[in-house]
Amino acid sequence: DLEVGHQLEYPKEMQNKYIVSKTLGSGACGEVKLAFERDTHTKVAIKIIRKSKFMTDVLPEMQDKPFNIETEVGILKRIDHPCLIRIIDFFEGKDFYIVLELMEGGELFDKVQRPARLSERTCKLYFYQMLLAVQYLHKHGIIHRDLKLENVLLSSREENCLVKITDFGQSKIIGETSLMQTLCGTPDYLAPEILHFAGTAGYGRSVDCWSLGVILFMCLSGYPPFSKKSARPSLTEQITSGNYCYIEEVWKDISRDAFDLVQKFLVVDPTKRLKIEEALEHPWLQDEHMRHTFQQLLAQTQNMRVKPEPLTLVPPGRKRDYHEDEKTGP
Ligand SMILES: C/C(=N\O)c1ccc(O)cc1O
Repeated sequence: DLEVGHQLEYPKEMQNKYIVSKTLGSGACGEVKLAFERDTHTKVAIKIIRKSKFMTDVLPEMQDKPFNIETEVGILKRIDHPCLIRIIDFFEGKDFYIVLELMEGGELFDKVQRPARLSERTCKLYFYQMLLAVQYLHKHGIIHRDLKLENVLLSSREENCLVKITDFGQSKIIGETSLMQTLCGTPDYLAPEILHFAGTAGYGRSVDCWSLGVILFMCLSGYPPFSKKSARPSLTEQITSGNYCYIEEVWKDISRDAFDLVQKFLVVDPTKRLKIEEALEHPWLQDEHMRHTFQQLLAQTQNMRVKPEPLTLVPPGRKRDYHEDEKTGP
């Protein structure tokens, strides 16, 4: 069947290293499979990016934005942070296969679906980690550009767990722009529109801050700030006017500090929107207990070094079990 079909189509070198199992999730470009590394039996996640399903095939207007696997894999190979997903392997065959660390808790998206709601304490623990992850990205000139609940993964089914951001398929690396070079020289002959444009350039990072505001709103309230459910105003009008849906019944149980932080992210003018560094200094996140919990979770993962197998010495005189000889087999 389809499963077997795909099994046979995985690259040989990937099949030699991993046993691919069930589907964990699926998105626009393919799905994520659970897999087991043959040698160590560790569980991994394999993200399959179907070549055939690139938007360029189905959406002609995507022709000028071909999917850039190099960006996603290139960024994954460069980043190193406990709150960002780690790449383990990469294979190219009929499709692209990115082997990533497995996050047993799955997507944050599934924890925020009504009627399920996260406690404010848990929202704070998760959001603090998202801020640290995005602070790291922005410091390294990377804008994620697709931050959403589906791209925030939980390391375990425990409520107190590590959170990691994934999916860098839409990310952008901010390089030295020609505008920056232009502005280094004297503007004697520079047209005014270039200087006007310079006033708004470089706000790419702020798009991630808006998305974080939407994520925090949904984690705290359980519903989206902007939605197409209400016909008027339209979804785009709600967003461009910053007109989020405020349900008193829901927000009355949530602290002022939490809602204040949401409001400072959901600011339409990117120059006035809260930045990551400012958010990390916001009163809601000056919570020593929460930060201590995060440090403890981090320490646990660093202590989970692979412990060497205890030596099983066979006491003298005892018959060796039949299978032990196999270990010394060819
Ligand atoms: C992409 C990914 N890990 O890297 C993943 C995606 C979905 C899921 O349920 C579990 C996972 O580990």
